[in-house]
Amino acid sequence: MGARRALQRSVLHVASCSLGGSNRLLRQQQQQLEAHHLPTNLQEHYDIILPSHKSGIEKRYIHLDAELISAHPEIIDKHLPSLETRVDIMATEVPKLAESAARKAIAKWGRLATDITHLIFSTYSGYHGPSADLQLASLLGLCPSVSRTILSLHGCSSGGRALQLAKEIAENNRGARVLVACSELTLICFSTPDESKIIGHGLFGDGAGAVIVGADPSTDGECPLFEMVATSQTMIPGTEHALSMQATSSGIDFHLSIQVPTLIKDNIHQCLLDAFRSVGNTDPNWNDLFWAVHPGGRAILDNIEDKLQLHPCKLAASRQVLSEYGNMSGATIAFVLDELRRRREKEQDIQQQPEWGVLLAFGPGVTIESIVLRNPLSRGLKEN
Ligand SMILES: CC(C)(COP(=O)(O)OP(=O)(O)OC[C@H]1O[C@@H](n2cnc3c(N)ncnc32)[C@H](O)[C@@H]1OP(=O)(O)O)[C@@H](O)C(=O)NCCC(=O)NCCSC(=O)CC(=O)O
Repeated sequence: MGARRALQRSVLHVASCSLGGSNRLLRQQQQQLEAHHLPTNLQEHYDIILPSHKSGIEKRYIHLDAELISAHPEIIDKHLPSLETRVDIMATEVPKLAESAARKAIAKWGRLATDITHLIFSTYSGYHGPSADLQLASLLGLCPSVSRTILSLHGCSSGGRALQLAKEIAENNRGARVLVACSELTLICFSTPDESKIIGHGLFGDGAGAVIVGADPSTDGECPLFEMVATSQTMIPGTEHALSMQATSSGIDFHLSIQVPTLIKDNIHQCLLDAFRSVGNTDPNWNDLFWAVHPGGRAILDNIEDKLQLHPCKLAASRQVLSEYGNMSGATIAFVLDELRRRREKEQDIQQQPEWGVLLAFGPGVTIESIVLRNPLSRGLKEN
């Protein structure tokens, strides 16, 4: 009983996070597509309808290239079935992209891949069994006894959901080290320009992120980056229609309602108050926190900033990730955590770093995942 209580009391540490973006720039892809005289002109279309000064997105990376389209022209022909082709390609590429992120996270963590006890894999892009979690475990050489879970169709909130589950596992299994891997490839839903979908196609990019989560860091070099102190998931009632995905013969079709930024704006304050009340803080000053917000779109970040009266620097990490990679759905939050880590390392004065922070991710439901975070360095200073 004593040991059980000690485990439940332990704080949780995000021990390392990393990324492995796919490496083809959308703009370069566009040139290749044009060179192949394929009936698409994506970048030009985006530049008119969603220019970078409006979207906040300068670059995105996609796996799709002209060679792939030459081999599978059905991908850009809405009148031909292409779901099977896409699912086949994803079966290999989703775990491969996750592998590149996971290898970097494991290297930064500093322990052996075989020390990983649990794996949570999240993707909206994989529809194949044995699923991507099993393949990733094989690619990384994880122990055959690694305990695997795959999450699907949580959309952009899946990174937050996976971290929350990892926290539960780590706190309830002594010595557990949970690898969280999110890998997203837009090829599963890619289509040629279409006015009704242009906002979504202008936002999303490919990428993978990986984080290692454990409780009670060992003394052999583990360096916790963030503590996850409390977690919550909130669904905004009556908003099921706002974000949705559906399998069709020509890939996964998605719908983004124009109301999403407003729905988040109207609900975020209460959601945050509830999250901080759960850790005994009934009157948080939002500008005293550090912020890891899923950059679902520029308007979402603007609305949060406006509603909570945040200083512009507070969402700078989220805006930078949006600018450099676009919205990589569930994988994006690992990039934001990594960017916060990088910014924190540049900050000379640890005393100036906020001790408390918050992670927010949004997905279908509309669901808001929130995690109250703590900076282990600032906490250590206070305790010493
Ligand atoms: C796309 C934007 C950057 C565009 O910003 P702008 O400053 O240009 O101005 P704006 O918002 O007025 O939009 C410009 C034009 O696009 C239209 N428009 C905007 N959002 C739309 C949508 N979802 N569907 C269809 N049309 C849309 C507007 O009506 C307007 O049309 P007109 O010019 O005719 O008046 C922004 O609206 C934005 O960030 N929206 C949030 C995107 C979003 O929902 N992200 C969540 C992704 S999903 C996610 O992260 C979770 C998940 O997947 O689960």
